[in-house]
Formats: sequence, C-alpha cells, structure tokens
Amino acid sequence: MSAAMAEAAGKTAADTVVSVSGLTLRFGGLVCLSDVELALRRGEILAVIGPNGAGKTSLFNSLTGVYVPQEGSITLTDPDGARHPLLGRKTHVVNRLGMARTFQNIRLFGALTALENVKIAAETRQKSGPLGIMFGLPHARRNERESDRRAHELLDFVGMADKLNELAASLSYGEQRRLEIARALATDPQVLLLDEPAAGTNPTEKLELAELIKHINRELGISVLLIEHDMRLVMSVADRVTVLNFGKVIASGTPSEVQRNRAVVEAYLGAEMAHEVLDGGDADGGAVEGGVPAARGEGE
Ligand SMILES: Nc1ncnc2c1ncn2[C@@H]1O[C@H](COP(=O)(O)OP(=O)(O)OP(=O)(O)O)[C@@H](O)[C@H]1O
Repeated sequence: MSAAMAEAAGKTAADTVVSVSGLTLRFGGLVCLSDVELALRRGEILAVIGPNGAGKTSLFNSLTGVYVPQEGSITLTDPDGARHPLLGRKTHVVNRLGMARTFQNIRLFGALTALENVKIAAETRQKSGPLGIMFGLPHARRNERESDRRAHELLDFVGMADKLNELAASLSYGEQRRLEIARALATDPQVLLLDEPAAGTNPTEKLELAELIKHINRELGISVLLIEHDMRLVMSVADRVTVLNFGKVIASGTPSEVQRNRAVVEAYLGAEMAHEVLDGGDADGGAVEGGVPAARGEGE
C-alpha cells in the first residue's frame, strides 16, 4: 500500500470514532437490541431517539461495558487510527479509553461539593494512589493541585463557577445535570454519552443545555452521542439522528430526514396518525411538529 493510500485508509478509519456492528443483546427471551448498526463520526453530535423501551439506554450500557451483548462488535478508534474493541471490557477500562457518560437518573455524590465531585473524576486520570496522598509525596501533591485546577476550569466551563462549594444534593436539577457533565468531562473523553440530559429541566435550562452541548462539541472537539426525548433539543443540536424501535435501527439521517421518515413517524404516532401527518391529513391540534412529536413529557 502506498503512503498516500495508507494515509487515506488511516483517515477513513479515524473518521468514525465509535462503530457498532451487528449488536444483539438478549435478556432471556427478550431481544433488547437486534443487529444494531451505528457509526458516530469524529466531531459530530449524533442523537439516538426512539419510543420508551426502544433500547436506547441498553445501547449506552452496552457501549460503556455495563451490559455485554451476546453478538456483534463495538470499536472505538483514536484520532491516530488505533482501534480498541470495547465489547466485554470493564466500564473503567472503557472510560480510560475515552468514553464518558452521564446517566438518565443522576448519579452524583450528594454529600460532596460540586468541586469534590469533579475532582474525584479528574483524579481517576492520575497515577498517584492513596499511599502517595497519605504520605504527602511531591507527585501526589502536584496531582492534587492539578485535579483541583482542572475541576475549577470545568465547573467554569459548564457555567457553575459560583457553585463550587455547594453540596451536589442541594443543587437544582439543571445544575446537577451540568455537574454530571463536568464530571464526565474531567476524565478527558473523546466521546461523551449523554443519557436524557434534559430530563427534569425547565425550558430555560433546556436552552442553556443545548448551548452547552454545542460548546462541548465545538470548543473541546468531543464527539457526542445523545439520548433525548425532547425533540426540540435533538433537532437544535444533532448533526444526525439514529432511530431505534423495539431494539432495531429503523432510520438514520439528518434531523429533518428522520422527522419525515414514515417508519419513524409510525413508531411514535401509529400508522393512522402517520398517514394524516405525512400524507396531508388533519394532524389534529399541533401535537406533532414535522412528523415526530415535538417534545414528550418528563417521566414517560
Ligand atoms: N437488565 C435488564 N434485564 C431485563 N430487561 C432489561 C434490562 N435492561 C433493559 N431491559 C429491557 O430492555 C428494553 C429496552 O429498555 P431500555 O431502558 O434500553 O429502553 P429505552 O429506549 O432507554 O427506554 P426509555 O426511553 O424509557 O428510557 C425494555 O423492554 C427493558 O425492560
């Protein structure tokens, strides 16, 4: 292979940061994910949407080592083209390789401050163990200063510089979601997986969140995989959308393409409504916006 060809091949490999192929996950007789194909391109925001129970969180759990699907492959590719198979890897290994996530149900240390929550995550990137810290070894003190600096920087980045010393449990829902994002960023990921980051937030917080997601993507160059029910948020931030229904990918494309995709509209609204929406019938009362429901209530 010529140098130019090798470079071109390398470039192609590096263009996709996470590639999922033939992924099948079963729980007993229940097929939760079925032959899922998905590619997250480097530098993009890809939304994964689908009705309740479609398999979105199970996909995230599979990507981050919480679940081990029976079939298929998940590959993370570094910017230099190095490829890491992720299937069956432990969650902390997946994280160290560059995948960080937030959770549908916020998981913070409620009794610790915002700063401490982020520092703990930053420290997972460092090598000094508890003994180094206990004996106050110079490298441990340096690391402590570094994680402190990084935590300040990230809390500032997510707009929480004035909340450093507040206990996580005392923060508003929107602030807790931001804190979770800062904590995920502290592990220096190349991919950020956000599981329903807008759940429980108010309209102003949703707008701020959309800005933050775009900011993370553009300023930090982090590729984002986003599960979200709020279609306005999805449509405003996603470069592309992949749609799951009953564990299967039923569509992939730009937001406007999937919004008008018949299989997608049927999955959300049923065949009859889809006919009315897509074929010019009376959609009745503005419950839909361009096909897919504009936003769904919390806790669905
Ligand atoms: N550990 C498990 N054991 C058994 N079944 C599971 C498990 N995890 C998920 N499932 C099932 O897999 C299916 C997909 O669930 P999942 O939570 O991934 O859907 P989702 O698209 O994230 O839904 P939602 O939008 O409601 O969060 C559901 O039927 C769920 O009950």
